[in-house]
Amino acid sequence: MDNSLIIALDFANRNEVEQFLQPFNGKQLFVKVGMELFYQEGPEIVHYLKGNGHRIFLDLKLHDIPNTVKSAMKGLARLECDLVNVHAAGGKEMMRAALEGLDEGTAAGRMRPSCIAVTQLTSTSEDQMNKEQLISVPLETSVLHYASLAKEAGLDGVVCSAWEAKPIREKLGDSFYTVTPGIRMEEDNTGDQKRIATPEFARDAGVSSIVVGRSITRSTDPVNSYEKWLDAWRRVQL
Ligand SMILES: O=c1ccn([C@@H]2O[C@H](COP(=O)(O)O)[C@@H](O)[C@H]2O)c(=O)[nH]1
Repeated sequence: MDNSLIIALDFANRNEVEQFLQPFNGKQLFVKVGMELFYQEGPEIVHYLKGNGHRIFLDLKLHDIPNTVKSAMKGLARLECDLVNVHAAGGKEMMRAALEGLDEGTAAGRMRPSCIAVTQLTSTSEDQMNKEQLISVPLETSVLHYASLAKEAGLDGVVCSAWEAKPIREKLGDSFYTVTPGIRMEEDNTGDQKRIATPEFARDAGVSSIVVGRSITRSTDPVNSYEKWLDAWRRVQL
């Protein structure tokens, strides 16, 4: 997981994914399959990507009662992804249930997928959180609280913005993953993201992995764009 650049494959169907991947000429990538793609293509898209040697973050952000999440995770474990996730707002009991499901569904002799919790979405601002979720503490406090719950539940890390990664590491240790979307180059469109950061900022903050979607997938030359991103991400790691 550490130091990965994860490409968010936010496409409508497998055909679009194939078109995107074709110019990479078989290069093995770390890709994220989210709701848009999974709800259309189902488990078959995971089999296809795994069959081509890609590592997979299955970003379905489970959030339901513990029993339902446990059963769903048991099924998802059979897809043998590298990383899956839940919403920390579902609570500690739900997160523990997610791990139980993963443990039960993981075949003997295989590693269970890592499981992380979404803290506050990177599209949420502090003002929105205060007014819409009626959480009246600073956003960083809420993120740290959710991260602590996730760690207590036994999860492997969290999804957060790069802005919260350093305090999370300081509080919960370096081995607790911080996977950060909302990463943008200076010249990129922000889109719907609120808590954005550059790859340089993310690296300085010590994030485990960055997630990059539209900046690469909507680029006119995705391979070149990916290389540019990798360079920026790697350069700052030296
Ligand atoms: O808090 C979160 C959790 C997940 N995401 C996902 O990451 C990518 C980001 O895509 P961009 O195009 O680079 O904005 C997307 O798939 C989200 O569903 C997130 O952005 N924030």
